[in-house]
Amino acid sequence: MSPEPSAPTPGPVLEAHGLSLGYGRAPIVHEVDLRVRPGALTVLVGANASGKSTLVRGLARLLNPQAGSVTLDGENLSRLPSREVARTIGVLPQTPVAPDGIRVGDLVAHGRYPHQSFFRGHRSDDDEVVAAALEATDAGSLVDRRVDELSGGQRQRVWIAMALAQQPEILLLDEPTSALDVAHQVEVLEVLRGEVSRGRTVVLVIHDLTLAARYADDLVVMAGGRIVARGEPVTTLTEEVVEHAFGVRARLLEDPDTGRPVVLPRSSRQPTDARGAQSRT
Ligand SMILES: Nc1ncnc2c1ncn2[C@@H]1O[C@H](COP(=O)(O)OP(=O)(O)OP(=O)(O)O)[C@@H](O)[C@H]1O
Repeated sequence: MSPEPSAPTPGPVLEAHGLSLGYGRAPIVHEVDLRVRPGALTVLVGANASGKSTLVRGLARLLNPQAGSVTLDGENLSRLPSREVARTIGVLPQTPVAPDGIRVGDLVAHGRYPHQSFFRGHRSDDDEVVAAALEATDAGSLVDRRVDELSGGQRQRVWIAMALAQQPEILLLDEPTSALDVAHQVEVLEVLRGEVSRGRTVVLVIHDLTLAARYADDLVVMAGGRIVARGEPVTTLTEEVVEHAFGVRARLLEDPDTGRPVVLPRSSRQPTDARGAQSRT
């Protein structure tokens, strides 16, 4: 009898301790404590300018702390060698910039660079990883196209492929589905759940609260540069939290398939009747 497949060993623990971040003197992210659960999918949500991207940049060491620290398995991230950080933490920023004229296959192959060195150059399994990443994001047919000639959604899928090809233990993605049609959004989120089931840790920023609630293991809600709610989506995403974080009233229904919340934002205007007249009730 073949042995039971063993559960993947949990990866390194990424943590923020009293982390404050900003671009000038004034902090944008204030004293955040966050333990990113290894082997889980954490989704960050919050209104525009609530500090999600800034927090992601801090967790990825793209921005130095103004106060507090980020640690990887207890080691201060800012003191770890760059190559080790690049192999462990992959980050896809909100608006990545591709080198002029680069082709899709070459861009995605860039994801393999942290694994290569003077002693370990390009190998055939790098090609396999790149091909698998392109296939997972439905971008295989684009491999010879120039990145700057792609549609917004095609380009976004290619960047996700590059991040996947890096095969980091921790993957941070800032709004990776913002330009995708609904089918590709679901496809990418399923791919990321697949990464998590193989033991990877994924942190994701998205704006669609219903998709966030459906796919997250841990949901983190930000407002004004602080975490205002966190935990399982079912208990974390409440009408009060949505109103506090987004300034909009919403009705939360239960998804009959998953039991997770479905968020229906309410209009800030009075409801109108079928003829378009303002309702008086
Ligand atoms: N490079 C920068 N220099 C100065 N201020 C910045 C910079 N990047 C972001 N900010 C400011 O930091 C604040 C938080 O921005 P951030 O991008 O972290 O928010 P966000 O929650 O990711 O927003 P969105 O949902 O709109 O992407 C905003 O007020 C923004 O203007």
